[in-house]
Amino acid sequence: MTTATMQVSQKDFEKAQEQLKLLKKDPGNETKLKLYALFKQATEGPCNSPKPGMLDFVKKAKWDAWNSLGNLSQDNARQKYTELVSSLISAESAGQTKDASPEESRHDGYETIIVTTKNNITKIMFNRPERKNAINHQMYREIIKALQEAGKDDSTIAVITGNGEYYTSGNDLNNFANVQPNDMEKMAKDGAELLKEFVSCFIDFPKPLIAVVNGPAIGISVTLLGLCDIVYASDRATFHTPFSQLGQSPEGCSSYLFPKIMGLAKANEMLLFNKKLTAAEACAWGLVTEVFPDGTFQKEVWERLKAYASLPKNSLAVSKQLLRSMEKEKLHAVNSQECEVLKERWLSDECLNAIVSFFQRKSKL
Ligand SMILES: CCCCCC/C=C/C(=O)SCCNC(=O)CCNC(=O)[C@H](O)C(C)(C)COP(=O)(O)OP(=O)(O)OC[C@H]1O[C@@H](n2cnc3c(N)ncnc32)[C@H](O)[C@@H]1OP(=O)(O)O
Repeated sequence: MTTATMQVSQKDFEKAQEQLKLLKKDPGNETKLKLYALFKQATEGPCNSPKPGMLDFVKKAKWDAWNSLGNLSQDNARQKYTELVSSLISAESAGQTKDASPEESRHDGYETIIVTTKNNITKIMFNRPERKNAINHQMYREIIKALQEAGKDDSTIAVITGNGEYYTSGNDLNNFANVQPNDMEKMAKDGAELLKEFVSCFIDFPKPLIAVVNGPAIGISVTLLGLCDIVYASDRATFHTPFSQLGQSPEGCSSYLFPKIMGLAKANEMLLFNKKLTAAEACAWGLVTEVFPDGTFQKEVWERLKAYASLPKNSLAVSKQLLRSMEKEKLHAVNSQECEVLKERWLSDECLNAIVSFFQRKSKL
């Protein structure tokens, strides 16, 4: 291409300015700055105004963008401006011919959970509805893997939810079944290690993590809510931490976070005395962010999350990490201590009797 054919006339340049006004979608701040700089360079030449003060962010960003063009000629600036507008117009019309809503992509390699990504949201869904989504060892491991992947993928936020009637009935009590007396200590040691790794993934999760509590939640699924950034609940959900009833003790950092969230007196009712909360109570006590009628729960929540997930991803991630960083060390220490105590609990007669009772159909929550 010769220089002559590359040259853009004043008329083309003016036409590009008109076309820009017709763009339906905001092209984003970075592109707007580029357009501003090219326009100034094309119409006034190299940057000739004094540098604005550091705290005048908008003026400074504009000045920096214009100044960064150095001695680019006015012809070249007109050319680049016109090309940029034309690429924005083409991208927008290509986008309009495609389906406006992106497809949900399903992640491979999971059996006990369903992991999907759509609209910048990675959703991790407990998927053993016939067992009330009880969390067996395989599910703990799959959730660890899914969280590790979601932490690194392109999504802006991650969501945990349940498939079917329950959010989850908590730890699968079969995790304690069929263990020979000689293997009890190993079962407790391995269980504590797995639990510690599992809870650590929630402590360290680098982006906003949202719980969408679609139905009753029991045990570890309730304690983990304290490590989520937002908790939305259906008005059908209940929140139950029956640790003393099961001869066990609190986990998921709840021994530290619940008193902070709801005050010691309320936390004691839940964590010591097995008080089951309704969704409205959990919201009043600060464990739940907002409660929705079950009939419109999914629609309202996913609409809201879609809007949240279109916010600037990096800003959300650094802000979440900032909020968490103040407590991270403490939370890991609490997690370790809770797992040590549970390791002993799982070997106690109180715990074993409770589990035997459940399997003999003598007790249900
Ligand atoms: C690595 C280890 C880490 C451990 C971390 C510590 C975690 C602690 C906790 O999470 S404590 C909480 C443990 N959960 C429970 O104690 C709940 C036990 N389940 C129940 O009480 C009831 O099943 C129910 C109230 C959740 C639901 O009752 P109902 O509506 O009557 O349904 P079913 O009982 O008939 O349930 C259908 C089917 O699912 C089995 N099931 C449900 N939840 C669990 C569970 N948590 N563990 C094992 N199995 C569960 C239930 O037995 C039924 O099976 P069946 O059809 O009878 O074979």
